[in-house]
Amino acid sequence: MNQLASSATNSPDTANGLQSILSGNSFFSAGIGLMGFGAGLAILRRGVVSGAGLIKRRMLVSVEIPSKEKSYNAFLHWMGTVPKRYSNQLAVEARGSAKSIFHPPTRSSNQPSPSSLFQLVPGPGKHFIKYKKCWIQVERQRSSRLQDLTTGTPWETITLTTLSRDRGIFSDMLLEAQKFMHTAQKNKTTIYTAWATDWKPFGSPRSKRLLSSVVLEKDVKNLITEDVRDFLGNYQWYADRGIPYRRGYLLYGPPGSGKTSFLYALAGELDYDICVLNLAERGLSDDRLNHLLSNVPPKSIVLLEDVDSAFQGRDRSGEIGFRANVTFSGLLNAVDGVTSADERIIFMTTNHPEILDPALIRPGRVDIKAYLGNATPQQVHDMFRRFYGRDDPILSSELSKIVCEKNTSMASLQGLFVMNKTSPEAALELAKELPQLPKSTPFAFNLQKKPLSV
Ligand SMILES: Nc1ncnc2c1ncn2[C@@H]1O[C@H](COP(=O)(O)OP(=O)(O)OP(=O)(O)O)[C@@H](O)[C@H]1O
Repeated sequence: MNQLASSATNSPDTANGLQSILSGNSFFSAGIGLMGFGAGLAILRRGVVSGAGLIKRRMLVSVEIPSKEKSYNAFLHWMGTVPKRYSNQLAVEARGSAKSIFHPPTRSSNQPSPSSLFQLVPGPGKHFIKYKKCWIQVERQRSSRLQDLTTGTPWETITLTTLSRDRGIFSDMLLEAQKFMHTAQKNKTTIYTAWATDWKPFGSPRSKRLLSSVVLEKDVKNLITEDVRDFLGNYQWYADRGIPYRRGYLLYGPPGSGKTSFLYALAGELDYDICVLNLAERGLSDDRLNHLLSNVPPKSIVLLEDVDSAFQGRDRSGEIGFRANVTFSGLLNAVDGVTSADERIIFMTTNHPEILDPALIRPGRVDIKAYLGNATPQQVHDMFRRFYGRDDPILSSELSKIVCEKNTSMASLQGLFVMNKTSPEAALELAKELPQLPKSTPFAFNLQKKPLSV
């Protein structure tokens, strides 16, 4: 190639000849023209693209909401309710999924209508919504490669884009989505369980349980409820005195005495959710435990159920701790150590208070210990009235005599009434066949006898 080019430029006759050939060749000049036109287009296109990019950067603003954000679900469902929404990709969310938390199936209809089984939410792709006179592009993207290991669902991102001047609209939208979620969950209690180092809702939020539906000895229920209310109302008091803003409770007693039911009802009463943590869960390490207890969702109570089971039947191997993944010192530190988070309520339950290490239930970790025992005459009368809607002093007295002598649990008493919904007389007859259980009494923490001890 170089050789040809150098010889052609050595003599003037050759150059003129070349020029006459080229100018006379229409194909060649058309080709040159096309090349010039193409180059011009390419330059123009590049100019338009970079110009558009500049305009986009200057005039448009975007915000991303990844699916691991707690507000992701709320926003997705709230978007489904925005009247001015233009989508042609919709996704169906099955009611049972943790996401469909806004329209629970209608209980009244025997055959729930299709809409009560599924929820239509904007699917992956681009959507446009008009909110407070602003147009927003909403793009829901689903990762084809990355998955949420805890749920197996692909990671997703919602990107909101609008004009720069309307950037304030994003916070309004997210605030409204949060309110929407809160309203939808108003009469619900969300149960969170631990997923890796995060808390995830377990199923759909459940209907609240009325505190009055858990029949306890008056002083126990009132004292704990008032103590929790007092704690929640005195954040500043703790802060002014530099006291860690944490409160711990231990509910103990025989199986079926209402420990879990009471906590569930109390959470509903306070409009709180519950984070359930099983200390015996395989794979639970000190770090994970500490992270979980330091990152409890707002307005949630932590429940450490059967706290004795975590260390039951395992000998303590010195400071290395128990053979479980969670060491004892790791538990103590997570509950009330220097790295332990503030603003947290922990309830522990156990059927075996006698095997709990005193260090775990000392004040500061457990501030109130409450005994929930087997049925007492008062509880039998109260539960009788709740189930049969009336008082019958004679019948309930005879029933409580039998039930209390047999040390029957409240769970069994409930079962007795459920099996004899319309006939307390039949319940009385059936009560005679209840098994005789061992007597249960409050445990003498620090040698104190009363059911509540601090
Ligand atoms: N005091 C109570 N008042 C009303 N219902 C009760 C009471 N105690 C138990 N029940 C009923 O018995 C069942 C079991 O109650 P719950 O799970 O709260 O007992 P528990 O003390 O947590 O038992 P466990 O120690 O075995 O976990 C529930 O259906 C609950 O409604």
